[in-house]
Amino acid sequence: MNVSIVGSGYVGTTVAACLADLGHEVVTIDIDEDIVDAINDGESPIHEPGLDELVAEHGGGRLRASTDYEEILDTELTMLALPTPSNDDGSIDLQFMEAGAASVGEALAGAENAAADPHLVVTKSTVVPNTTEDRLAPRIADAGLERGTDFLVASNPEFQREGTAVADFLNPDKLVFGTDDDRATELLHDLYAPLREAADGDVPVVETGIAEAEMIKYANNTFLATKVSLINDIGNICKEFGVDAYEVADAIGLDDRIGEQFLRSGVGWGGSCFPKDTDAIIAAAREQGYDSAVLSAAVELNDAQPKRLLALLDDHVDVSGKRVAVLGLAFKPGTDDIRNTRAVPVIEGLQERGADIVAYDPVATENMRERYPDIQYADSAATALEGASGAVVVTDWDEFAALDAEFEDMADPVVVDGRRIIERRDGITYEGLTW
Ligand SMILES: NC(=O)C1=CN([C@@H]2O[C@H](COP(=O)(O)OP(=O)(O)OC[C@H]3O[C@@H](n4cnc5c(N)ncnc54)[C@H](O)[C@@H]3O)[C@@H](O)[C@H]2O)C=CC1
Ligand SMILES: O=C(O)[C@H]1O[C@H](OP(=O)(O)OP(=O)(O)OC[C@H]2O[C@@H](n3ccc(=O)[nH]c3=O)[C@H](O)[C@@H]2O)[C@H](O)[C@@H](O)[C@@H]1O
Repeated sequence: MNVSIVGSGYVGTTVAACLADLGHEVVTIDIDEDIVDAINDGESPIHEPGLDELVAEHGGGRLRASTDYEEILDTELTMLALPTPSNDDGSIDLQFMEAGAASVGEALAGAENAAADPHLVVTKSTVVPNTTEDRLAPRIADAGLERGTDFLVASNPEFQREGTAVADFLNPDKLVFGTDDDRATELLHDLYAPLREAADGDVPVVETGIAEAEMIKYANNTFLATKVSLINDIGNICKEFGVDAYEVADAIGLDDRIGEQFLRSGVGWGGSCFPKDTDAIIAAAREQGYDSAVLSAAVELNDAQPKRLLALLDDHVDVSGKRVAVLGLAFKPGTDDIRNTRAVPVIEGLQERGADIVAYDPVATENMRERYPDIQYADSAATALEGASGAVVVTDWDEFAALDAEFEDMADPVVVDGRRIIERRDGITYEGLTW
């Protein structure tokens, strides 16, 4: 199939490279010329395991990039993988989606020979229920197009995680096709047929309505975010009793009804999606007159975890004027993404305390340096720890588990672990956030 993807960021590039690898001809359209050039040169514009290889193999070939929306005319289907950030009040900001939808409409309207089949425009981005229907289809139609004849719309939310995006896309737990038209459903089946054939096991397809598909994405993300907040809540209780929350989590995870995943308690959830999506659906529901008590509590608890981490550090050392190591800046291991990382409230809390911060991350340092140019950055965990009067662990990078003699070089070996990655040992004062 010939496929176009508007927006070549984390999702757009991963989906495009994987679809090209599965045999489709794919073009991504982005306003950022550096991204476009990188892809055409066979270089991945983002850090994501496995993506370099796919872009190197297909970039400039079955995978192309362009700044020109006219490219969609040679394709049967266009996915919108544009940002859906938050407004100041937490509600969803649809400006990028609406601009993209309008550009798609203009390009389709400019076609010299109207295509025999209507072009399918698929919402890949995470949007609140009814966005495709009420906000995007009308923007496409604004160019003088008729829905049903000139174009169709659908929702096909994405469930990949950063750090494992390629593997997740190629072996999803489910595919969700939200449509109101048989032809749209058929095109989505054609698109994913090679993936379902190549996947390790059966990939269930959920055929549903467009708004239901949009809501499934929010239900998925907020359920998982709330699960982590719940285990953090339980973990905080465990800590009060001197009980190891990880032993408790391992045991309850054996109950199939609970499941073993997303039970790692600690400094909380960050990233480009859990925080913004939770805020967006809370705001959207409130606009309809419903206040979600559980989701609001999940956010509140998440905001409190970095404060609890710093309070544990305060119990052992007054960090004012002292060197403090921050280990891990990315919102999770395997990515250089710092969007909504828990490192931000931790760094800001340490700054308020007057600490002399030295931070280290294996891949996210440059991103963080742009945001906080005034703190120090070490090129290894060992250098960050040298002479430090305290260390806080924010990201569970594997390499932190191997730290050992490095703690001996600390001025005051107090380690507060927000991710259960460092073993308790003699010679350091160790505090786990929930254990
Ligand atoms: N990051 C992730 O792992 C996941 C993200 N999502 C959702 O996917 C959507 C996209 O997220 P990301 O890929 O992380 O965003 P991103 O910010 O990494 O990428 C968006 C891209 O769109 C481009 N862009 C902006 N305006 C444009 C326009 N008018 N025309 C063409 N290109 C334009 C930007 O230059 C950027 O490259 C969001 O709704 C997000 O919630 C869903 C699942 C996973
Ligand atoms: O919509 C999205 O963008 C994506 O959001 C999450 O993926 P992602 O944010 O990449 O990463 P996760 O692995 O879900 O982790 C999110 C946060 O929760 C934290 N977390 C996760 C699991 C856990 O047990 N404990 C915990 O604190 C992580 O450290 C991280 O900060 C979802 O897992 C994906 O399914 C979804 O597609």
